[in-house]
Amino acid sequence: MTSPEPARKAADLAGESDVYDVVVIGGGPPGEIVAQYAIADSTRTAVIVEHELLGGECSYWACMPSKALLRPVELLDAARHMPGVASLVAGRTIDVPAVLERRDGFTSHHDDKYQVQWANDTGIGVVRGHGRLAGPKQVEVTGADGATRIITARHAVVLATGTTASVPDLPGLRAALPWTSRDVTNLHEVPRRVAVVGGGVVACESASWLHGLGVQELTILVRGGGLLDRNEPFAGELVAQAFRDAGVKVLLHTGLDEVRRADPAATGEGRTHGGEVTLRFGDQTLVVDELVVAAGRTPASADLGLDAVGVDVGASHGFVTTDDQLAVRGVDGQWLYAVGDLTGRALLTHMGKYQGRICGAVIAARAEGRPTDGSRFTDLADDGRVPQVTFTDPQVASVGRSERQARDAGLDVEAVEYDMAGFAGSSLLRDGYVGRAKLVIDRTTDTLIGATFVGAEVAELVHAATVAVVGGVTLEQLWHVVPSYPTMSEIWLKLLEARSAGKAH
Ligand SMILES: Cc1cc2nc3c(=O)[nH]c(=O)nc-3n(C[C@H](O)[C@H](O)[C@H](O)COP(=O)(O)OP(=O)(O)OC[C@H]3O[C@@H](n4cnc5c(N)ncnc54)[C@H](O)[C@@H]3O)c2cc1C
Ligand SMILES: NC(=O)c1ccc[n+]([C@@H]2O[C@H](COP(=O)([O-])OP(=O)(O)OC[C@H]3O[C@@H](n4cnc5c(N)ncnc54)[C@H](O)[C@@H]3O)[C@@H](O)[C@H]2O)c1
Repeated sequence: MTSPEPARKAADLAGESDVYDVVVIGGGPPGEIVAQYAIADSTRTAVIVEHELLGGECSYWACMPSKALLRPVELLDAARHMPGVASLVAGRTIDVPAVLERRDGFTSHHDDKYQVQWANDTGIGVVRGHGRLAGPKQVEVTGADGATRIITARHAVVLATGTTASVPDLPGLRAALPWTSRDVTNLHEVPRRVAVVGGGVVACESASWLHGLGVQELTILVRGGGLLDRNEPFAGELVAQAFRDAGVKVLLHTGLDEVRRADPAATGEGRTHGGEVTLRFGDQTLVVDELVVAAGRTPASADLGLDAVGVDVGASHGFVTTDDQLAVRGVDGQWLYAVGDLTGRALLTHMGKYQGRICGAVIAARAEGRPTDGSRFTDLADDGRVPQVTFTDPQVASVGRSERQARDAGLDVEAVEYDMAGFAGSSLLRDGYVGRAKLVIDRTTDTLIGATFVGAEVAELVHAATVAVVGGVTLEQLWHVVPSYPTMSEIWLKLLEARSAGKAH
């Protein structure tokens, strides 16, 4: 893509115009990308309506701060497993203020001026306020002062409002003002005793940094039978074992019944929200200094004016469903689109940005009367080709379908597993390496349809697997994809050899 046309009016960039070619509600990464792609190489205008910070949850309360908190924890753990280095860090703990300061650098201290600068430099205007649909191609914006105005879209309105943390309606829970993902990513103090509710990605990642930053008594309460249960079962088992080895309690099949906090206090984001919290589950009680709720996400569709354009999201639990060109289902005229978490397709920044690229290209093509039948105009990856890395220790990196998902989809599959500790690349990385890998193979095409790697520093392995899954690479071809020695990629050869030796099931 070449540089966008710079000839937009100052009023467009300042968000003051009443008519734009494209209006995006919600300025997270997918919203930014869709605006960029929709106007690229043209004189079209776009505006993003954002009621909080341009850059969205990912930049300030999710991906960026969480990964900034996890990296030092991972580094210290790696040092502890390396003779000659371990003695240097023995008995030492993380420098929490330094880690939090670096984290705050990654969230730009919650100042979005560089994001706004990027938007303007890209030719995109920014309007501060709450956006909602007022009718076809009409967006009503309510500013912080309560004043409203209508912005009209010539071509398209894109909904990109994301999600917020869900806090289940359990007795006493909401009244206790528990921490959500916003607090735990932006913590300013490290409570001594913490309970984390949930067994998904946010729960596992946040438990990792809470433990690393010095929480002394940490308990994870999991309603289901395992951690990270959308992955291969061994992923959650290895992560749970690592937590237990580190002294973190992982309580499975443990649903929270009641929460009590005598003095909840709205002390601010990332500060302990009052005194002790008592949790009751079954016949047990647990007293902690703070409670983190990581129980999934609620789509931000409740106050979006969807009824004004006849969209009912009741059946999709509030998610706005789209076709594979990201046009909202049930709306005529090809003017309303949705991207990112709000669609419920895959709640991941990279997938939302991918949807943004496709949706922006579709809007641009339709605005110019070009056909939209090429593959660049269709979301193919969300259908069983989604990569994800969970940055726990061990990390979990996966793409495509798990064996269970593939079998449930009626595919004729075989699967092969191998111990990640069993070759030079991983054992050189750290002493006592623990991990496991698995390939899921479609027997009818002899192609890879899923891969999972669990272990330290496996994150970068998943892109090769993604290329193989998306490219339909056969297992026969993989024999000629030679991994360098001694690297983590040797796991590919080990898996192929295990399959040849008849160890697939
Ligand atoms: C703790 C945590 C860690 C995560 N880590 C990762 C990770 O490492 N990698 C990864 O890929 N994903 C990660 N995710 C998921 C990732 O944050 C989301 O997939 C991503 O933020 C989705 O982008 P979005 O733009 O769809 O939504 P959001 O980022 O939620 O952005 C939506 C934007 O819309 C605005 N908005 C909402 N309603 C309105 C309205 N009516 N009017 C105006 N503005 C509105 C909001 O203020 C917000 O800025 C993480 C999530 C969490 C909670
Ligand atoms: N590294 C990453 O890519 C990354 C990191 C964090 C979050 N994310 C994304 O953000 C999304 C949200 O993550 P999440 O962990 O909040 O959601 P999740 O859906 O992954 O996990 C939610 C957990 O909460 C539990 N739960 C739900 N309701 C409950 C209740 N009433 N009581 C007790 N437990 C309950 C569920 O059983 C599950 O274990 C995920 O889809 C994930 O993809 C990605």
